[in-house]
Amino acid sequence: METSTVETPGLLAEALATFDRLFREAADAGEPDPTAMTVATAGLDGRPSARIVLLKAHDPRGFVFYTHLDGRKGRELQANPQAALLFHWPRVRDGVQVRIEGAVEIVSDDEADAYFASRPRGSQLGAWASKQSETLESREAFDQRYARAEQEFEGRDVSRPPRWTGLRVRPRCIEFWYGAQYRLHERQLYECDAAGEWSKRMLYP
Ligand SMILES: Cc1cc2nc3c(=O)[nH]c(=O)nc-3n(C[C@H](O)[C@H](O)[C@H](O)COP(=O)(O)O)c2cc1C
Ligand SMILES: Cc1ncc(COP(=O)(O)O)c(CN)c1O
Repeated sequence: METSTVETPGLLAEALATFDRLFREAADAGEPDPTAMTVATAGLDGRPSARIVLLKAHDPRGFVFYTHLDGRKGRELQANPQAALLFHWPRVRDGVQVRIEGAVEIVSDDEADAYFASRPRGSQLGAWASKQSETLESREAFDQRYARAEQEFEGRDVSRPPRWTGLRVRPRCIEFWYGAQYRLHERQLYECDAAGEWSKRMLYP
């Protein structure tokens, strides 16, 4: 066999443990924000778009970030619920990149409510004020919407805007890239086949 393919149910657990270890190393190495990741999406026109979001939770079910469902990424993900995530931690070892791809689902209302409740009040009001990715005619218009949200919620908790929620990327493949001298990098790919079996192989750099 050309590749060292092994099929073990524990391979996803192994990949997630590797992710956790590198994530901790990134924090210890002083990465400005190890939770910052690029999320790439494409709508039905097939044109990719990418932007940074923050990873707020991860476990065997997947990797969660929060956003507006009516923004560009939200609209693309509703039309085509597939995403790619990308972490780059240059300060870890000789540079580490992690690529994750998978189907996307909306987190439960309870989970989204709990995360929203943990945000600073200003950020909560901002979520009401922002019509993410829509044309903004002036900064004043945004400030006015923010002031209106402040008035509306005066003296009470800010509820979660129903179209602001968490999206979970359920990994179908996870690749760890470790930088090395002379571009002799190491790449470890974990992937799940249609039957749900995980396998692991190396890739040429
Ligand atoms: C470091 C950083 C973190 C960000 N985190 C988030 C986030 O967690 N959620 C979010 O909706 N936008 C976040 N943004 C803003 C997005 O990059 C993007 O501008 C916004 O979500 C609109 O993207 P869209 O038009 O593709 O929907 C972040 C931007 C930066 C630079
Ligand atoms: C628009 C927007 N939404 C959500 C987030 C997620 O992070 P937090 O909940 O920490 O604000 C960010 C972070 N920059 C953001 O810019």
